[in-house]
Formats: sequence, C-alpha cells, structure tokens
Amino acid sequence: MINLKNITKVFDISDKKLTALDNVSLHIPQGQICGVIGASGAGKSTLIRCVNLLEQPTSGSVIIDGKDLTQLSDAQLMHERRKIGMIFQHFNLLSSRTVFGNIALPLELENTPKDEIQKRVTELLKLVGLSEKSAVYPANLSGGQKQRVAIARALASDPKVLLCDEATSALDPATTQSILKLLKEINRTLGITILLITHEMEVVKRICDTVAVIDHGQLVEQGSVSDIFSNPKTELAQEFISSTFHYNLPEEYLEKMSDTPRSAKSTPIIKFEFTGRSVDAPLLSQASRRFDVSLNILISQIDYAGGIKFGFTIAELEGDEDAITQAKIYLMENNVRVEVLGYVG
Ligand SMILES: Nc1ncnc2c1ncn2[C@@H]1O[C@H](COP(=O)(O)OP(=O)(O)OP(=O)(O)O)[C@@H](O)[C@H]1O
Repeated sequence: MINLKNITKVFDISDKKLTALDNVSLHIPQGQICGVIGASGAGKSTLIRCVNLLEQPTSGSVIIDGKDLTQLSDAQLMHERRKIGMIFQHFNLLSSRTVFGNIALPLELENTPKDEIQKRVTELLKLVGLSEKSAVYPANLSGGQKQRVAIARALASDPKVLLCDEATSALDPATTQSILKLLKEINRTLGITILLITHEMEVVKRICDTVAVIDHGQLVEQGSVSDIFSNPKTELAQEFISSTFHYNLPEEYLEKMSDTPRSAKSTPIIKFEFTGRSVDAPLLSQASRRFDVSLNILISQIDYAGGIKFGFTIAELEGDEDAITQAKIYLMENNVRVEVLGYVG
C-alpha cells in the first residue's frame, strides 16, 4: 500500500546541503501498522512529510495504492491525497470551529452535501467516542479528546492510509494508551494502513506490526516487531528496546555504588538484558553454576512485543574476579547484553 523507493531528501541551507533522507526504501503492505523510530533530527518528520508530498523528495518514488505521487500533476496529487489522512503531535485543530466543524471541514472542501456531512460526522464522532462533544470548541477539550477529533477529521475522507506524526508525544501515558488502542481499532475495523513516526519504542511495542529504525537519514534496520525485539542488529535498536524498561535501583544501593571498584572486595552490579533468543534459557543459573558466581537479584522484568518475550535482570555478582569475567563472556556469547552499572563494597 505504501511503497517508498530510494527516497533522498537534500535541503539547501544557504550554501550548504543537508541530506535529511539518504536512499530510504520502505514497503508497508495494506492493513499493516509500521512504526519508524529515531532520535531527534534523524529524519522522521521529513520522511512522513515525503509520503504525502508535503515535502518533495529530491529523488526516489512514493507509491501509494499503486500510484507514484511524484509523477502526478497538482490536480491528480490533490485527488490522491484524499487517500492519505494525517494526524499531528499538536493536533492542528481550528480553534474557531466546534468539534463537529473540525471533522466536517475536509468534507466541506470536497463539496459533500450537508445531509451526508451530518451522517458521516455523526458516525465518526461515535467511532472516536466523542458523540457528546459535537458542539464543544477545542479549547474545552483535553489533549486526548483533541487527538480523537483530529483522528476523526483524518478519517472523514475515508482514507486508505493514515500518517501519524508523533501523535501521542504530547499526551500523558494513560491517554497515550487510549489513543494507541483507538488507532489499533481503526486499523483492524477499517483496514487502514498506518505509518507512524515516534521516538518512543513503547509506541512501537504497543501497536506496530513492523518497525524501521532511522539514524542520520538512513534506515539502519527494519523488520517485524518480533524480529527486531528478539534479534536487534544495531546498537541503536537495542537502545530503543532498553528504553522501554523503567526501573529504579533501591536507594541503599545507589548510595553505596561507585563507578569503579573501591577495593578488591567490591562486587559489580550488572544489568543483563535478554531478547527472544536468550530469554527462555536458564542462562543466569547456568552461568552461576558453571563459574561459581552467586547472584543477588535486585530487579527483574519481563515484557512482550509482537509475541516475543524480552526483559532484564539487575543483580549483584559475588565471586572470584576471573570467574565473574568468564560468566559475563559466557552470557554475552549467548546473546545476553551485559552492562556494569557500578560497584558496591
Ligand atoms: N525545511 C527544512 N529546511 C532545512 N533543513 C531541514 C528542514 N526540515 C528538516 N531539516 C533538517 O533535516 C534533518 C532531519 O529533520 P527532521 O525534522 O526530519 O528530524 P526528526 O527525526 O523528525 O526530528 P524531531 O524528532 O526532533 O522532530 C535535521 O537536521 C533538520 O534540521
């Protein structure tokens, strides 16, 4: 449904050239949700803006529903853009129009008859759970409600594709969950293909089927969510996965911890991260037995993404220094990511 082929975007800034997208290719089949994740400045917004040609790629093709948008006349492009809805981080609602008026706008621009507008907007309000708010102005809505209005407006022209530009980044965690749930519902019930950009792996984990990691304008890794979570190939993908874990070490450990061992008796506090390839094997107990190292587990978490189990354990390791080193090597050889957080004692 969405097929980006070798997209490059170069911005001319005074006498310098900045390559914001470098030969990006991405295919999203009909009905799938794809997340593009990257750090600030990686090129996410430029990429999503190239999909509806708000930004003209310097080279490459943007094929939506079989048509290459870069080859169309302005009139043809306007027609094809109706197949593409978009929502934004800051909702972009018209403050002078009510909820009804905002959702009705794209239909009015298409000269849809009034009774049809009434019917369609009523349906959309029901879909996004805002039937009671039809006559309310955006200023009197919560962030989550505003995004629901924006979603309804994006769906008004019955698009085949929905682009989401950091759609939950301005929302609190609970509201984020409810908006992601709504997007998933829309994807399932209406079969709409969704491309979303985000800097949060949490969003990818919750609703995406596939994910692409963007870094300095290049897609450095892409695949199904289960593939990436079970076998991240780049350090960047691994970092995004790690960022979905939230933990606090006990205060008593933080107070005692130092970056380097204070004495020969110091013991390391180590974070072991497991992905789909390592999480089911009893690797920690194997390492403990094999190298005679004892583990005092402080925190452990397991989560799921795309049907894949992944997680981490933070433990204090006691034993001979060589034995600890060998245990660490053994775990790393078995696809466990090992990070020394500090030392105690
Ligand atoms: N209109 C523009 N003119 C010149 N440079 C631009 C323009 N838009 C984006 N850039 C540059 O292109 C690069 C990618 O920017 P982009 O906004 O796509 O990144 P991003 O991943 O969306 O970042 P963020 O998450 O901070 O919004 C940045 O270096 C940015 O400064």
